[in-house]
Amino acid sequence: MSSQQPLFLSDETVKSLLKWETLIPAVEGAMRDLSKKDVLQPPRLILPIPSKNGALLAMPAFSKSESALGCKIVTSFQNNQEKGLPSIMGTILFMDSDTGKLKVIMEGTEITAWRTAAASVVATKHLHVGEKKVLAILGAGTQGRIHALAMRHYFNFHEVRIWNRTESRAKALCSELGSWATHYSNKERCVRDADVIVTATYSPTPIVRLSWLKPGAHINAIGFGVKHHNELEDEIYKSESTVVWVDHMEAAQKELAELINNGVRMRGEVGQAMTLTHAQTQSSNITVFHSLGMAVEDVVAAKVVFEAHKEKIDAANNRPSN
Ligand SMILES: NC(=O)c1ccc[n+]([C@@H]2O[C@H](COP(=O)([O-])OP(=O)(O)OC[C@H]3O[C@@H](n4cnc5c(N)ncnc54)[C@H](O)[C@@H]3O)[C@@H](O)[C@H]2O)c1
Ligand SMILES: O=C(O)[C@@H]1CCCCN1
Repeated sequence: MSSQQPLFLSDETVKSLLKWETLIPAVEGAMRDLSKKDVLQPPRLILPIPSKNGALLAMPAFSKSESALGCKIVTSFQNNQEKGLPSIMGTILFMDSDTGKLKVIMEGTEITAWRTAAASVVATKHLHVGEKKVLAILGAGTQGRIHALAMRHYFNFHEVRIWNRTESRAKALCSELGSWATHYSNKERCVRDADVIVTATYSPTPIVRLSWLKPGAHINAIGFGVKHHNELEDEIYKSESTVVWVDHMEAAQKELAELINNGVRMRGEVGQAMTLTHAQTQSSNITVFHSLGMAVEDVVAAKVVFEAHKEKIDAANNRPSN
């Protein structure tokens, strides 16, 4: 019997190994494979904890093409900021896909942040047609910040506008991002004329209105508070010129049931959009990517990190990695 202990990788180590160059293609591949039915991923288990304004989610997945098997346990506690902790904290168990033996226990807080932004980059690449000059981000928390970094890495936006409920946080993020970024105290001014918009808040009420959106705008809607669709006003979903895409239809049918029961049609998965031409995906004016977050994104990201770790160890030991 093998006595080898599982490896533990802290968030600090994971962060040092995450690179957009490897992560974005891995997440793109995972989204494509999911839509090709090459991924096993049941809808996640969500345990709401209303008395704590929190939730715990169990998210397993297996990617056939990557031979990657794992499960993320992640919590979302909205009041953590006042306690000096991230709102979203995760742990990923990464297994040998031939035997099920646990190989790595990885803190998954950084991976959750990075892979969510990577998925928005992939969605923006495949769903948004036209110039990408102005990026507007509503929410200057972990997700707002990492989305700015991911979008800056991948696209060539001329400017990023940041709005946050507490203005000082928007200002602080803009200082970090440099002259590329401007903080806005008014949501409407932030969003008007933006080509691409990211909503990344816990707002329980709409923060974006249809009348603010320019034709052809694309929204990456990230927020998950009490439910997954609070940030955009109903008129955006109801408008004939809006097309809504998701990461996982099966999960959407469960997590976005209220929207679907109200007659909002989900056009399909981003992975399906990858096989269409831009003209076919954007048969309307406005596209929305409703990001639920997928276990397979975590599992392929964990594989990327594990491989980078092995390479680093092998290089330190002066051995070729295999
Ligand atoms: N789709 C996904 O895969 C995915 C992954 C991670 C996080 N999320 C969601 O993204 C959102 C942001 O997560 P985070 O890690 O950046 O959290 P965070 O705590 O770091 O930031 C939360 C942000 O929400 C804002 N906010 C809170 N309450 C608000 C309100 N009532 N009105 C307006 N703004 C409000 C805060 O000012 C802050 O900017 C959350 O809803 C989270 O559940 C989604
Ligand atoms: O996919 C995720 O990891 C996150 C966890 C928190 C709620 C939103 N989705």
